Amino acid sequence: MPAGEFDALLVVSFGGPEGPADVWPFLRNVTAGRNVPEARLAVVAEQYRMFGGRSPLNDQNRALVAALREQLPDLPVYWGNRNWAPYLTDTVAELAAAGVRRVACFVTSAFPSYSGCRQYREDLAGALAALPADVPVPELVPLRLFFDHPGFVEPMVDHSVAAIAQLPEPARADAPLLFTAHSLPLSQARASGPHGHAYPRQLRTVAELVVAGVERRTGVRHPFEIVYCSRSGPPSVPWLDPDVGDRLVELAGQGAAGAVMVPLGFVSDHMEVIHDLDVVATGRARDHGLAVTRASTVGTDRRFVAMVGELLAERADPRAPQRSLSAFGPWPDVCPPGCCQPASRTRPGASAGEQVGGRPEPAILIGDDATSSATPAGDTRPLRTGRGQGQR
Ligand SMILES: CC1=C(CCC(=O)O)c2cc3nc(cc4[nH]c(cc5[nH]c(cc1n2)c(C)c5CCC(=O)O)c(CCC(=O)O)c4C)C(CCC(=O)O)=C3C
Ligand SMILES: [Fe+2]
Repeated sequence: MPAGEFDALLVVSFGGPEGPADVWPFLRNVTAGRNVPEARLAVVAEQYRMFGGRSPLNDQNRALVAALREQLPDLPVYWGNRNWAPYLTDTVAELAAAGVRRVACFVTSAFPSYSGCRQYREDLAGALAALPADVPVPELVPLRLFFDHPGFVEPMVDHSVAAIAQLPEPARADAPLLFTAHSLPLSQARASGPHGHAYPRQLRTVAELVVAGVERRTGVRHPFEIVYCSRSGPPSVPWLDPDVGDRLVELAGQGAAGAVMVPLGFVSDHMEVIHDLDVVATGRARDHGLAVTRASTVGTDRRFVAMVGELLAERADPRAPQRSLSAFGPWPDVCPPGCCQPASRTRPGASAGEQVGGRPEPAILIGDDATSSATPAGDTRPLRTGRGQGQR
């Protein structure tokens, strides 16, 4: 296998419960070691119960995997989650046992944050560290974040145009577009990206791209704003706001006739979308006489599926073009030092030369301090710092 090529693709996602008995164990997995009040978990458990205890997320990932297998017929496509079966540790063990050596990892999260980026890289590092000692350690190569890739932005333009068209005629032309994303504790939002604040800034930048795309299609430049959903954590901890529902109620109070929610921060219509937006926020808007529609997420749009193939090809071949629509430019392949590292999440254990299971923790995954854990003690050079690196 020539340097740079991949012999498998791994889809890395969040995971969701698939039946009532899964809900509590899933919630415990998600919030292990986190400051989420028990009362909040009970509310969320009840939300899952409303939907039969089953999140649509895993089926949506199965559909994505199926579409990727069609897109990339020569490449085995694996799938693993952080919080529910198939767990990343099991999938990585499976692909390692199958002799896979170099794996491109596609994380189903577009924007940088601890939860959406760095934590997945830590999960991958953990999965490698958990491999039995007699199994060859595969190289796991996360593909870059895709927030400003046309394969993500263009379907969101189409879906926004469609959602605007679903509003009653008189509400359409000046309807604000409310771009929604998962709220984060302010500490996480501040620490996102290499210089901080990347999460809210990139949401705004990509929202501008979508608004401009909608204008090209319809001739109307809609007002827009960034709003957040699915806040958790104790009330004493500040999170990104405004909340989408609060904002819809305010808009109604200001006499708006309609609004459109565009869930930019998610790539499939999972629980946070079909519950937090479609049930809660939509219900509150309607109670206040505001017409509201919601754009679909990218799901398995063919451009989004093709994008994964592009990200893989560009990572395998440093001469391949890297498409990106924003002034941020293509996100780096390897996260810069400190990227998405909130102070509260520093793992003192992941320092240079750390031994896990009797051998050096394999890495490349995070690109900075945790990466250096794979290098000999005292040598803090990242194993792989840029594009097109050779093999381990
Ligand atoms: C940035 C981000 C994404 C987007 C990036 C990505 O996709 O990764 C995301 C996705 C998701 N979040 C999900 C579900 C949950 N998230 C929770 C809790 C939290 N999320 C956070 C952030 C994010 N979450 C944070 C900072 C917390 C607080 C606890 C902590 O610091 O970690 C909780 C606990 C209960 C609650 O408090 O809500 C649940 C149940 C599901 C599955 C939906 C389904 O089942 O269909 C998905 C895709
Ligand atoms: Fe979440």
